[in-house]
Amino acid sequence: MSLLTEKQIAIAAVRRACALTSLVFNQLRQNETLTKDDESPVTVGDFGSQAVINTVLRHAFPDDPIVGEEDSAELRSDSTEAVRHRIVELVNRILTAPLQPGENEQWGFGPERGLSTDEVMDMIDRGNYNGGSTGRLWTLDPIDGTKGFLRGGQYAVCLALIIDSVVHLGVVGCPNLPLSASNPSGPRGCIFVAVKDQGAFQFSLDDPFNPETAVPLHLPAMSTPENSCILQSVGHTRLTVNDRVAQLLGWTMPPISMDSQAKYCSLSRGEGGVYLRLAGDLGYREKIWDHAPSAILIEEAGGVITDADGEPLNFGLGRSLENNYGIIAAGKDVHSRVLKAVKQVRAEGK
Ligand SMILES: Nc1ncnc2c1ncn2[C@@H]1O[C@H](COP(=O)(O)OS(=O)(=O)O)[C@@H](OP(=O)(O)O)[C@H]1O
Ligand SMILES: [Mg+2]
Ligand SMILES: [Mg+2]
Ligand SMILES: [Mg+2]
Repeated sequence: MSLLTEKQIAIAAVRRACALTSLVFNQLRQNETLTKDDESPVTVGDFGSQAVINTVLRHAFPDDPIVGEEDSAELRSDSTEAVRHRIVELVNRILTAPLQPGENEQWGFGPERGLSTDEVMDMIDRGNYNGGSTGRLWTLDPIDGTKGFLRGGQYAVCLALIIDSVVHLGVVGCPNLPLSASNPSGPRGCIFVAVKDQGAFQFSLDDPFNPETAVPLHLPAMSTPENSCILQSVGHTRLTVNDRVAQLLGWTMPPISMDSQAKYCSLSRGEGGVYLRLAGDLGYREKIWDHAPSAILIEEAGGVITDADGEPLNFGLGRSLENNYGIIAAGKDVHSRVLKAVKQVRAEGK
């Protein structure tokens, strides 16, 4: 399956959504953040990004269902009128901006495509699909790492195409990630793209359709304890377990704490050593949009991604990873050593 059209459209959609989130961050006003039932934040950037991407997907692939993180229920009330209008303004500004190099007006961009408020709300709600094991579906995290986004740290716009429970395409935009890890204060804004059996690549977010700028990604097959460390979440992980795993592996480099799937992206280009996530809340089920877009990136970069038992992630059981607890992603050799250490730490009852 070449999936060339899907790849180009997903890249264009994610790039436009990143333009929206960057705009929002630069102009974030008071009262543009709501709190969801689980106490997590959601901003006009999350809703706007979801509306932009779903509009483009609707245009290109009208029959494809979408499992998106956000929905418009709270936005439709009287008390959120100002937020609602701001989202509509942002979405139309982004969708109607002139075509960018590499884009095609058939993809749902262009001056005539301004949407009404109801249409924008409906586009957000095209993400309400419950998932499943057969057929095509897209999964979307319009801003992953919303807390990171709010504090000016790392966040990512993440989109994946799943066919019959298997991830075939992943596109992750990281507006705040330096293009080169060796130059952390250098230019920022990367997009990571992986297609099944076609490899994984990083591009500049400014120039994602130029194959000459593509950097192929490879996870090192082997590593030494001196140059390995854990890439971990800022909030959602059991840090005592991670510390003990590092100790068992003889890793002395301090962990890298980073919000969002930018962790997976960093790993895919050889930074750190392992993405390790054992949720603090044992009842929590990971969401497919938090991992599917990057799972294929890790695999196509030559790495392995499993749960904490070493089992493959099953993306066909609905909106959550119902059968998987914990995530370990790393190069092949590192993965098997980390898995062994995680099993030992769990046996120790940590
Ligand atoms: N309890 C619990 N346990 C584990 N994970 C949870 C939990 N609650 C939420 N989430 C999801 O974590 C996503 C953010 O992951 P990060 O690795 O960026 O975490 S953190 O921001 O560094 O804390 C975050 O994604 P976004 O909401 O898209 O930011 C959530 O989907
Ligand atoms: Mg969220
Ligand atoms: Mg997320
Ligand atoms: Mg999110």
